[in-house]
Amino acid sequence: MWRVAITIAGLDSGGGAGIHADIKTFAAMGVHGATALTCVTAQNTYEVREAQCLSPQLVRAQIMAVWDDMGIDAGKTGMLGTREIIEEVASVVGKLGFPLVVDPVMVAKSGAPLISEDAVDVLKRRLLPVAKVVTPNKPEAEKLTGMKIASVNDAEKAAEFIHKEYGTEIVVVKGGHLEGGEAIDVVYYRGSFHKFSTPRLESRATHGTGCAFSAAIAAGLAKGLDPLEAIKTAKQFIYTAIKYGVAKGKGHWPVNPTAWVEIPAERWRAYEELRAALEAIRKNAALFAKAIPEVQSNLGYVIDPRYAVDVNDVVAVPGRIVNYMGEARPSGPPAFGASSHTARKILALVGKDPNARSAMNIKYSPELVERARALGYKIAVVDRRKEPEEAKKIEGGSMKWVVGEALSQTGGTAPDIIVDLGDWGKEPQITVVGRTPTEVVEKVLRLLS
Ligand SMILES: Cc1ncc(COP(=O)(O)OP(=O)(O)O)c(N)n1
Ligand SMILES: Cc1ncsc1CCOP(=O)(O)O
Repeated sequence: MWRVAITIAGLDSGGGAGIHADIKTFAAMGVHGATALTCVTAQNTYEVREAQCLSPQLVRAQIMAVWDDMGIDAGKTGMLGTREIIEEVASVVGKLGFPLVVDPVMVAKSGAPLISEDAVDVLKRRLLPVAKVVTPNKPEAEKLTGMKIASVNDAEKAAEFIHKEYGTEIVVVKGGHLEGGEAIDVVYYRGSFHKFSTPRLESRATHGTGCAFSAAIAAGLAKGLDPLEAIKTAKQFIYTAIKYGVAKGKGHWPVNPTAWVEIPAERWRAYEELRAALEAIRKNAALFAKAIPEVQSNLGYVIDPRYAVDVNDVVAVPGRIVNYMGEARPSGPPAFGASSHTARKILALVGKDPNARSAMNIKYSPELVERARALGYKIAVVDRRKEPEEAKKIEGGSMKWVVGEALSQTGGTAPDIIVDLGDWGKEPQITVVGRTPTEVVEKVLRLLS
């Protein structure tokens, strides 16, 4: 069943925070996202240039238009701008009664105020009592309580104070601004404290974290999750959104809420692509058998380079592709992390040319190189005997050196084949490179035909 979550928040023209972050989060969490826009900001990753708020009546009208049509399963507030808007939102939410998550946004990361000074008191006295959850960070919790927060213990005291003083059922004091290797969020709920923690990320992509986190809790509540379950999931969600942030802008980069669904989708796509390419090898098994070297072959494919971190993001064949009685055979179905050599080569390639996402090693022969030349393939020839000792000593250094050498011969973009002439104890090989495993298999087929 479709659930509806509404964001009552401002617009960030840079798309990193505000309603953009919220709607991306709702979509990633599988709920239908609706909006009641409060203010428009001319903003980017490093400053807020201008801001203008709508009338409280128009904010109410947006909420009512959604309510009268689809109903609202949960909501969240972000930038509310003025005391009049806060009063109107408190009044309408109080009447409709849907669970509301309040992100008590006061100041943008860039330092600009997002709420007028006289509105903070209205937020405390009018909005917090009708909210189910409030999600202050350290400076916001200090402003709401007048306390100094320097530890998890202080955060607990602040959370309990906010609940007792303003009546919000659940208080989440976020640990992002506290010190320590773990980012610990403290939750006060029904007289008990709960802690949710993730490793602290040293990331530049933090613009919109508060927005996406509160939206993720609202999405969980809209889906009917237990509040603690909704908060725990939101914590994992925001960890992923920060880790795979949008590397764009001169200031704090935007968080990436869609990483939550894009990464699993990418892994599935890569797996399916590889499976199809292995099918093509099976169909031409006798031909491919001629190209299997002593060390055997592997065919790998890395997920979208924006999301690739290590060999576990490269799908390949466990046990490699072998020559079994004159037929090329993948030893088993593809798996992530199944390759070491090919995976490291692909990671080195994609680090220099984002299109070079797939590769397969085949047997070296001068005839195959000649054939590649006749086909007009872009060829790089690497002599491993010239590899400096330092490169050999570094983990993954050899692959980087081979790839660097190869791409220096082809103007920075990947060649169709890298001819590795081998070294003592290292069999010469040809690595066929392409955008997809299907393209690689087609290139090998043309070479062998
Ligand atoms: C329109 C708008 N709404 C909210 C914010 C706050 O975002 P940010 O500065 O990234 O702070 P957190 O949401 O991460 O706490 C904004 N800048 N603009
Ligand atoms: C190219 C190469 N070099 C040594 S083994 C091998 C074949 C593929 O290895 P992996 O299965 O680790 O990708």
